[in-house]
Amino acid sequence: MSDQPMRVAVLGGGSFGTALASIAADNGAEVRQWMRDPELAAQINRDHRNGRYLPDYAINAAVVASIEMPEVLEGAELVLVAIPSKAFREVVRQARPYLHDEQILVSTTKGIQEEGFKLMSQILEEETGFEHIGVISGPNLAAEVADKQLTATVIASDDPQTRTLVQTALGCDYFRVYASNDRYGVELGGSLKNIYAIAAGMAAALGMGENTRSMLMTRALAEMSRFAVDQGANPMTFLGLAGVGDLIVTCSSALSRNYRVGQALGEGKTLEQAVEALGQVAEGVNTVRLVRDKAHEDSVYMPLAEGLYQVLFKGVPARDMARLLMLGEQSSDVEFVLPRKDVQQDRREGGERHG
Ligand SMILES: NC(=O)C1=CN([C@@H]2O[C@H](COP(=O)(O)OP(=O)(O)OC[C@H]3O[C@@H](n4cnc5c(N)ncnc54)[C@H](O)[C@@H]3O)[C@@H](O)[C@H]2O)C=CC1
Ligand SMILES: O=C(CO)COP(=O)(O)O
Repeated sequence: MSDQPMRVAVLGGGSFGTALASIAADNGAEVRQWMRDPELAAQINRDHRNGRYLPDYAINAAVVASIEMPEVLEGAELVLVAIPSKAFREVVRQARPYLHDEQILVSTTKGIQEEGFKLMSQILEEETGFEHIGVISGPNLAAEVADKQLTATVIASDDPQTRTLVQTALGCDYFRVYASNDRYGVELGGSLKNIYAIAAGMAAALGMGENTRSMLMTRALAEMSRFAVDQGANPMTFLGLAGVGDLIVTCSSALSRNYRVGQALGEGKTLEQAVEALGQVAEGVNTVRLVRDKAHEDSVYMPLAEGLYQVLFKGVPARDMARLLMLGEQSSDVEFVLPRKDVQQDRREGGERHG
């Protein structure tokens, strides 16, 4: 192994990109972080703070911020892309002339592209054709990571070199990096859970209790798994940090932006007001629409995604929707044990006996 420090590039000046840049620097890497705002870059270099996205936390002073893509990418062995899904492809295209195929490219973004229902690592693949591609996902609220709260994440890639390099670059005494070879499942889990975080925030604002939150999270997992199976993904991956782990944290914490959008909606704000008040990206808003449409297209039963879609985009009051969902067709708890269609059949036969 070379005794030169590893070179890491982070694309994105938001909260998660900043938190990851700081970890890599804590681990001794030479870290450059690209962002489009020159004032923010100057502030990070001068004060070692990201006043816009993570004002309360010190960033490792070795992180060098820049608005110059070539300077940031030069010599980087690992490139972390922490850009919201809407701008992800555009930024990868901007970076493309300065990337080369020995580099390891990793998305940290939990969102879906509307055209073709693409996940972000698929965009990395399409735009570069490289083989060292991965995804980081898990219960990783950026502010807690920046505060060095003990945290675990997953690096998912079918390429062992990618998994090992990311574990080396980011694993430390406050950030533990587990490996997965199911890139699609890990990435899908991270994107889907944002939907249910909005619902959980809404339920909390409406004064619903812990039983409700627990029901919501567990039924969310059932719904996510149903969707995963339909998409050809492995639902077992959702038992890990990037599935149930991330679902728990984002459905429980007002540090989650998706949860906060839900809270604002539950307090009676419109979607526009809720998103504007947040001032940051809540990927779940767009994901609800995309997943609901995909579920319709593929005939996947996703009552929570459908209900949330009706509340967000069709003006159905959240409390009315909750009541409607409670009165929906009686169903199976764990569908891998008792299939839903068997319960429907039992009920039809029971109905005939009692009818
Ligand atoms: N914040 C968190 O706790 C976590 C976020 N993530 C994911 O990471 C992704 C990035 O999130 P954050 O860093 O939190 O975002 P953020 O909302 O804090 O900041 C987004 C960053 O992207 C930049 N950006 C937006 N459009 C751009 C464009 N066209 N060109 C260049 N830069 C652009 C913004 O200027 C900003 O620096 C999201 O998809 C999110 O799901 C993942 C885990 C934790
Ligand atoms: O994904 C996250 C934590 O794991 C962050 O969630 P938000 O995007 O809702 O803030």
